[in-house]
Amino acid sequence: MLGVEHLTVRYGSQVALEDATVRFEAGSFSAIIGPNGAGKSTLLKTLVGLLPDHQGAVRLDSGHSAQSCVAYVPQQQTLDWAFPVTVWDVTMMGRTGRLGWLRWPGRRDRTIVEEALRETGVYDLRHRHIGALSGGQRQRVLLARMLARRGHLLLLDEPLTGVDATTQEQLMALLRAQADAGRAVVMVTHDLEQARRWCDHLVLINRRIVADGTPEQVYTPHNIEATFSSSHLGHTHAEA
Ligand SMILES: Nc1ncnc2c1ncn2[C@@H]1O[C@H](COP(=O)(O)OP(=O)(O)OP(=O)(O)O)[C@@H](O)[C@H]1O
Repeated sequence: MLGVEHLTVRYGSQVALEDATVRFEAGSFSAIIGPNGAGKSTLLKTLVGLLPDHQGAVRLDSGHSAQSCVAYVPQQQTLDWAFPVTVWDVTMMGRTGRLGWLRWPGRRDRTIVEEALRETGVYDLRHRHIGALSGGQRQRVLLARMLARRGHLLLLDEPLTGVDATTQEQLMALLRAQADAGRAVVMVTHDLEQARRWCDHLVLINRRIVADGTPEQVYTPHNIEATFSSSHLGHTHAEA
């Protein structure tokens, strides 16, 4: 449904991803796992269309443009939380981003936003300024905005960061339910254990795809070693 073929991404002379081929299916909850600097965010951003300058192909089989069907949750710390808007406003951006500038949100948009806020447990905080939220509450708001988009493809960059154990469970259950409802859910995470418990598809990466399959296929000592051992962090520069 969504994937990349022979994808190579460079930042200047630095190779962030090399010859990566991977597919993400509808109805599947996938985790992209790897050490810092492994190219996980780079892969996600390429799928969203944020890094147009790459080699290889990005495939989207659903017949829609990425703009209309992808809901992307960036890393929390990359956003400006001092921006003077409320929880409701941010969640509504999941709708207006889709409607464009020329349409005001209608009743249906307000209903969808309300549902998303309730589903993520932040409805009672809807009038609060986003700067006055805790880390876990911010993550919930980003998920609410994602749900409000009603996309078929949900891509999340480290949604578990800064979130307490109970909230992590709720977020994982929510994402699992989205996959079970037929969406393709793809999450970047450092949390191997959560990924093994909730996801049906794991991708281990360290600049290259190290392993790709079900948790049973992928979660082996050999693969974990190959992904996280420092020797694989060599050769980070393009050959001349
Ligand atoms: N805008 C950029 N300019 C230059 N280099 C970059 C840029 N973004 C990422 N890189 C480099 O590309 C490589 C992959 O980065 P990426 O952010 O994809 O890794 P990651 O697996 O998401 O890491 P982390 O777990 O630390 O978030 C790293 O070596 C990083 O330093």
